[in-house]
Amino acid sequence: MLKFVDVTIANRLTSLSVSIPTGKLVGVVGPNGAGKSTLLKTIAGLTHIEHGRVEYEQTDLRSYSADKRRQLLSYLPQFSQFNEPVTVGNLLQLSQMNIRASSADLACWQQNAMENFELGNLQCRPITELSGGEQRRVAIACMATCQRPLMLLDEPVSGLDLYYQLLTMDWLKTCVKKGATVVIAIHDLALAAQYCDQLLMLNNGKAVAFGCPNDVLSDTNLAHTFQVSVDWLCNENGVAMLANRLNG
Ligand SMILES: Nc1ncnc2c1ncn2[C@@H]1O[C@H](COP(=O)(O)OP(=O)(O)OP(=O)(O)O)[C@@H](O)[C@H]1O
Repeated sequence: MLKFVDVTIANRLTSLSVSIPTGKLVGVVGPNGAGKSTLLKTIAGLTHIEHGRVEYEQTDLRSYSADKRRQLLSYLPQFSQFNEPVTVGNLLQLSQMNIRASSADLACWQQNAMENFELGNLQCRPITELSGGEQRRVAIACMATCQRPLMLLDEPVSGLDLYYQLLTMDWLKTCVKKGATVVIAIHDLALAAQYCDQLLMLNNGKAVAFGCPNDVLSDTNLAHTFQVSVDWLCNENGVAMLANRLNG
């Protein structure tokens, strides 16, 4: 269980209490500035908590050493900036630095990441010469090379084409099936509804709702939090939405 207990960070999160069960894909949704990235950074230990605590399996995450945290979680920031012309193959190798696992596991994860994210034809290319979407795909693949029990991804599918959006969400589902807890910030509410086990809706740094997508994405919550009204289209292939600005 990943538990926020009354967490406050001035102007960013206010008295946030929520319990995220282990082994679920949880989407954090909310308008710009709602606190989604802050929530992920807080779990990753990248923000100073002014009040309250974040517990993982009943232990305050602040008591974790940097190394213990590294073995527990992986974090994909909202934006990745690549300045050095390292090849994609080398970058995947570098991303396993300081990860404790058998060399057989590390080699297997690297191979799987390369295959899962279809990077064969990019393997020898410098990361600096790839398109934005290709770089994003490599950044996610780097996470896949060091499988951690707790995975945090800030808008993982942003900038990806539809095929790779679905591929990434399918891969996250697979990670969850293998036991990982995955928390993602996501703006695409249709993808969130299609893939996530649970959603946390934030607004102005506060929790508006937490639960199954059907309940959280209610007409009332969408109207109050996003000022939109939505018609949902669902079938066995997926979920789509038709949205209108209220008062638009
Ligand atoms: N380093 C910072 N110092 C102070 N305030 C910050 C900092 N980073 C973000 N904020 C503020 O905290 C609030 C939440 O920001 P956050 O980045 O968590 O939002 P978000 O929900 O991820 O937004 P978006 O959808 O635009 O990415 C915003 O009001 C933002 O201006």
